[in-house]
Amino acid sequence: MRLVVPVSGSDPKTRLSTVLSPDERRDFTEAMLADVVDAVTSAGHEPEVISTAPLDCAVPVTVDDRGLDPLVNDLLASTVTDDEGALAVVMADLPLVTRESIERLLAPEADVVLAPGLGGGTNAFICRHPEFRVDYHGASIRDHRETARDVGASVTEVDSRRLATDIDEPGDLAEVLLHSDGAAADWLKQSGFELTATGGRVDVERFR
Ligand SMILES: Nc1nc2c(ncn2[C@@H]2O[C@H](COP(=O)(O)OP(=O)(O)OP(=O)(O)O)[C@@H](O)[C@H]2O)c(=O)[nH]1
Ligand SMILES: C[C@H](OP(=O)(O)O)C(=O)O
Repeated sequence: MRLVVPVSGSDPKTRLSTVLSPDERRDFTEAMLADVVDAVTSAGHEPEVISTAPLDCAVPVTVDDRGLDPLVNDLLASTVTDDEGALAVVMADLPLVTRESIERLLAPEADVVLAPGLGGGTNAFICRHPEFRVDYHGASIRDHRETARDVGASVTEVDSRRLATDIDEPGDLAEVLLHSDGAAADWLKQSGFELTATGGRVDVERFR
């Protein structure tokens, strides 16, 4: 199955601007991407990384400056042309993913398999239906369920905390330090981030 990892390589992760400089946001993006590429590779698949700008990565990176919707919809149109074609899209900001969570995503045989993100996004999907298209941002999981239904596709959802945890905001960084020992967690530790527990709530603080 064709498996694509789209990445924003130009000014990525703007919602982390309060805690990371522009260079750090790019470096952290590369670290999260490394975790995703590792998980996909160890699940026996060859990820195609498509980034808006060049990035360091263990596998080749195709540079394509299109936004997510035109990019992914074009991939769908060219890959899922009949009952045989299948496309998987896994976002690059999922540093908690493991071989097992990728295998769980790839196991169902439905026309459309959706992995919802915390906050309403669509962190990963598989499509085997020629008419399904994406419309990201906002509560995209709701839109994708509806689109799949409208085109008559069978739909399954994968209930996985690791696939659901996309790292968008400073508060999400605690999840990386709590549940991962991959490249993104290493990068955060080397950059001075540590877990803190105040008032019964776990958070991160930067000590240098
Ligand atoms: N190829 C490509 N990937 C994108 C684009 N926009 C976002 N992505 C990737 O899609 C996933 C979800 O992105 P978002 O969290 O919505 O955007 P982001 O740029 O990472 O972060 P923000 O600037 O904080 O919204 C991440 O893996 C991004 O790297 C784009 O225009 N093109
Ligand atoms: C791309 C977008 O990501 P989010 O903004 O939810 O992280 C979505 O999944 O719709």
